[in-house]
Amino acid sequence: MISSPGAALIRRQQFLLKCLGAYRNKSCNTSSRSIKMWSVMSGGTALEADAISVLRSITPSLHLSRHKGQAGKIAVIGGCREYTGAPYFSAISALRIGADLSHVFCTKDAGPVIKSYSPELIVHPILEESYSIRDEEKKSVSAKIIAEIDKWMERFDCIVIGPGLGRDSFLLDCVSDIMKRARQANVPMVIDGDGLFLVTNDLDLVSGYPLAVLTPNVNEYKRLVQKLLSSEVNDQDGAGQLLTLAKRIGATILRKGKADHISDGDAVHGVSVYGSPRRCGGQGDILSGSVAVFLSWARQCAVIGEVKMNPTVLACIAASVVLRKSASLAFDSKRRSTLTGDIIECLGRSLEEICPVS
Ligand SMILES: NC(=O)C1=CN([C@@H]2O[C@H](COP(=O)(O)OP(=O)(O)OC[C@H]3O[C@@H](n4cnc5c(N)ncnc54)[C@H](O)[C@@H]3O)[C@@H](O)[C@H]2O)[C@@H](O)CC1
Ligand SMILES: Nc1ncnc2c1ncn2[C@@H]1O[C@H](COP(=O)(O)OP(=O)(O)OP(=O)(O)O)[C@@H](O)[C@H]1O
Ligand SMILES: [Mg+2]
Repeated sequence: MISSPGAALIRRQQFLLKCLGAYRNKSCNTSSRSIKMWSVMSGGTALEADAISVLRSITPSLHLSRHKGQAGKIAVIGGCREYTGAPYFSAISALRIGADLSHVFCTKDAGPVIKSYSPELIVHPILEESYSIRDEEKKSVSAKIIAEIDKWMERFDCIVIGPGLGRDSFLLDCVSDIMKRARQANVPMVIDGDGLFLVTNDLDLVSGYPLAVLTPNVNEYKRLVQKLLSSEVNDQDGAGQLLTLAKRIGATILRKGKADHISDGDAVHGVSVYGSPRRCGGQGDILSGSVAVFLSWARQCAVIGEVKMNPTVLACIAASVVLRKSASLAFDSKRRSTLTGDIIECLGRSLEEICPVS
């Protein structure tokens, strides 16, 4: 049973919808009919809204007076021997959305590979996997890694944990410590891929942390539901189950799929803008980097009028809309051969059509 929303929540929802409606008459290249999302309040009332306005309300304008870093400094913790594409996709997407600086903290092996993909990324090959260190070295190596990360932590507006991280136990222990430091420093975290494996087994890392966003795919969501709700995924009441899970964790969840569903435990929002029928790997990585940037922006302007909106929810809505629109643009030209890189190429156009640079 889903509990009734409080009056404050209803006012916040009504305000969001009013504010979204206010943008409808503004000129925009994108038909507002195609950029719809829906929201369900805890009481079950379904409402349709215009996600264009969420994007416009959080995307900062560009001024010559702005300095490097103001549009976002993002870090991705991920990349190991097997996976070098995922952290690259996430970090480069952050830059393509509009962040100023994008860092990657990866293993020593993955470093040169990721650097060679792009000179735009700042790559720190400081992480280690069990195979490369002796047992007696583990404590000192781990302390060195944390000390290095500590030097950077407070500079980041958001960190993405998990793209291509792998499942090595020593590496995951180090990343747990990194997450604890991020939390102490009040740095928002987007948790994806193997970061979700970590969190599913140690919920305390994110439990009750409102600046955490979990972005599970089908399998990752199933594992979260099984572990935390001791049940199977219930698609009959998908919104209710997502709401319960988000409330239980005390963080925001973006459940990826045919439609993306977002909940912070207060309400459930859906984004079903048309995307692409291509399911090539890496699209979730684009999403994680994009959520990170939008979250850094949304935190600066989450008070719209007199109502405080949850920046994590706004960021998820914005990232989902832009990714899906980019996938659609890429598919229009590349069809069956569409790859993740093609979608990344379309991120700028996708956002520009909704929030043109004046
Ligand atoms: N180029 C790269 O380096 C990439 C690396 N990746 C990394 O790969 C690691 C593992 O992530 P995965 O997402 O592959 O692992 P998962 O365990 O989440 O999923 C893999 C399996 O799920 C199946 N699957 C996917 N969608 C499904 C659906 N709707 N219904 C039923 N089965 C479905 C797939 O066929 C595959 O066998 C992570 O570290 C991730 O970040 C991915 O991000 C993809 C790109
Ligand atoms: N069936 C679908 N139809 C349309 N869009 C989808 C579908 N499934 C996923 N998407 C879109 O692709 C995005 C990435 O979701 P996906 O499930 O591929 O993530 P993932 O498995 O984590 O990806 P990755 O390969 O990067 O790990 C979602 O945000 C969603 O917008
Ligand atoms: Mg993924």
